[in-house]
Amino acid sequence: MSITLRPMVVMGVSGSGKSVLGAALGQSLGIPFIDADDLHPASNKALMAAGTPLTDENRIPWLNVVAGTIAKGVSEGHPSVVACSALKRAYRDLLRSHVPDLLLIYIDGAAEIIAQRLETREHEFMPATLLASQLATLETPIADEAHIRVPAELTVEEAVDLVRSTLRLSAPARQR
Ligand SMILES: Nc1ncnc2c1ncn2[C@@H]1O[C@H](COP(=O)(O)OP(=O)(O)OP(=O)(O)O)[C@@H](O)[C@H]1O
Ligand SMILES: O=C(O)[C@H](O)[C@@H](O)[C@H](O)[C@H](O)CO
Repeated sequence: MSITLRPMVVMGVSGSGKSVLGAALGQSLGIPFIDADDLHPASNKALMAAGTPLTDENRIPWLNVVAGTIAKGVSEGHPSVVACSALKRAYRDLLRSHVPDLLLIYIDGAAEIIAQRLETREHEFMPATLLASQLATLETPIADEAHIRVPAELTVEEAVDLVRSTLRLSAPARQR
């Protein structure tokens, strides 16, 4: 029996673990993983690399590309899991206007954990100094937004299991 999955966006601030969890979920669920970082125009990447937070004006065209990419997959019968900050409610409303069935996977973590992660990683364009503005911009999803909250302190494997069990999917067999 094949199960139809909803398209998903793994959201949260920079360094919360969206790319890592998104890729792991894609693999576990057998659906494509897309990193919305790869869809930013060069101008947005240059702003972030220079330590300048993006504005709504910078983000809206990018979010439209992200939404279009998810919607195209859905229309072709391929729901995907997309790592995308989607920090504000208005940004998620924009995504849902293209993809009404969207399920959010929200990685929720204390600033200290995320700052620690940012210190130890390398990134193509995102400096750790932008964490403060990311946290200030974040509007956490509320009850009327279909979402699963994942505590950032979980291991990736625990986070995948949490999503799978919330979706009532049995745990995949793991190699020991
Ligand atoms: N569950 C986890 N436990 C421990 N470390 C993690 C976990 N998830 C991610 N990390 C590590 O934290 C760092 C940030 O992860 P990741 O790049 O996935 O975050 P991100 O939210 O996609 O960031 P950005 O939006 O800036 O690209 C990486 O070094 C990653 O290996
Ligand atoms: O909305 C934003 O400010 C951006 O999407 C950032 O969150 C980055 O793209 C990402 O975090 C870096 O990888």
